[in-house]
Amino acid sequence: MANKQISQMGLPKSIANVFAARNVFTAKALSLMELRVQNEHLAGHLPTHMKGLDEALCGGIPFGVLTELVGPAGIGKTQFCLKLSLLASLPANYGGLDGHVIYIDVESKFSSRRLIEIGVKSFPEIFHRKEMAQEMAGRIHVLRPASLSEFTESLQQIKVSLLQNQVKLLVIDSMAALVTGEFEHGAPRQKTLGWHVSFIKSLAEFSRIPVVVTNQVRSQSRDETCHYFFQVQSWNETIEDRTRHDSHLVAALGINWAHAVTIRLVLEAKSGQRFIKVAKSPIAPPLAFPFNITSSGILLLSDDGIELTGPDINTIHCQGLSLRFCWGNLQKNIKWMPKTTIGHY
Ligand SMILES: Nc1ncnc2c1ncn2[C@@H]1O[C@H](COP(=O)(O)OP(=O)(O)OP(=O)(O)O)[C@@H](O)[C@H]1O
Repeated sequence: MANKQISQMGLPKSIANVFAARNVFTAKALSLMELRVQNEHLAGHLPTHMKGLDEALCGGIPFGVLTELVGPAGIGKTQFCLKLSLLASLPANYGGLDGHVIYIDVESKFSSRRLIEIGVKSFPEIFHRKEMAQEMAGRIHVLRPASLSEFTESLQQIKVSLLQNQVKLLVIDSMAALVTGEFEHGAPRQKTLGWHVSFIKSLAEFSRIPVVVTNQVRSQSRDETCHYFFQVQSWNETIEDRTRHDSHLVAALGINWAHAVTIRLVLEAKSGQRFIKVAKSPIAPPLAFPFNITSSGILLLSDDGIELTGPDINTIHCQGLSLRFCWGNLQKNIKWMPKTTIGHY
């Protein structure tokens, strides 16, 4: 029964296509995939200290896989990364990982002053002592590669440091900025990044730490037939000015990258309100959380996620890349497909 074909299980075609896209064709392969997903999530998490989001992600940013933060300029991706860096470096009794962080700061956006501000406001008991604040900040190692080749070199060096330095988090802010300017057209850019995508994924897997990568959005090119982002309908004033002409944005970096990412959180603004959307996850339903950025850093305005409904999901057009759509539906369908049934095949 283990070799029973997925295509013979009577699943809706859209669900069967999700499995096919992952080379899962038999019941046995499906069970193995389930096991792998469970193991990934047993390996540990870095809590974001945003309760609703942590609950949706079953504990926070998972170890051993890539988590992507996607969104337009100024939405708060770097602020999110700063908060995660702080949390990874905090002592364990404050909910941190008590570790070091490697922060690849491609656009020189990292600010230790801002990091300490977030720390002082969120954890005054630790950060009111200057030496503690310095120690925390000193655990975050910032690298600033000036080109794609420098970035390649940094990645190779990181592999060694990951084993030596008790590194508990790797941040790359931003991946898209590395290739912007070096390659103008999507095709060479995606091809060139193929090696980096696999390498970063393998870094996450072998070191079993969370790897967080930011990605920007770009205008959809005319000849593009395949995209996986959402339509931007309205923006708050600050962001509106920058994106007025980009009514239809897609996440940069292309298909290889999209498939390599396990968790995708989309940060966007609608009607003046910022939201974090769980856009891709093997376990979390498609939820959106309103958030704000204050002197204490990024904070959820509500821990109750808003369930994403039809129109949002319908804007995802390409079957092979429509992961949020497919996983959302997959979860709904797994509910009516008894687990024991999967086991019996
Ligand atoms: N001290 C602060 N207090 C309140 N809000 C702040 C503070 N510092 C930054 N912000 C908010 O963070 C926003 C910038 O966020 P961030 O730099 O994370 O954007 P981003 O998504 O990384 O953009 P880019 O793609 O350009 O790097 C500002 O627009 C502001 O709203």
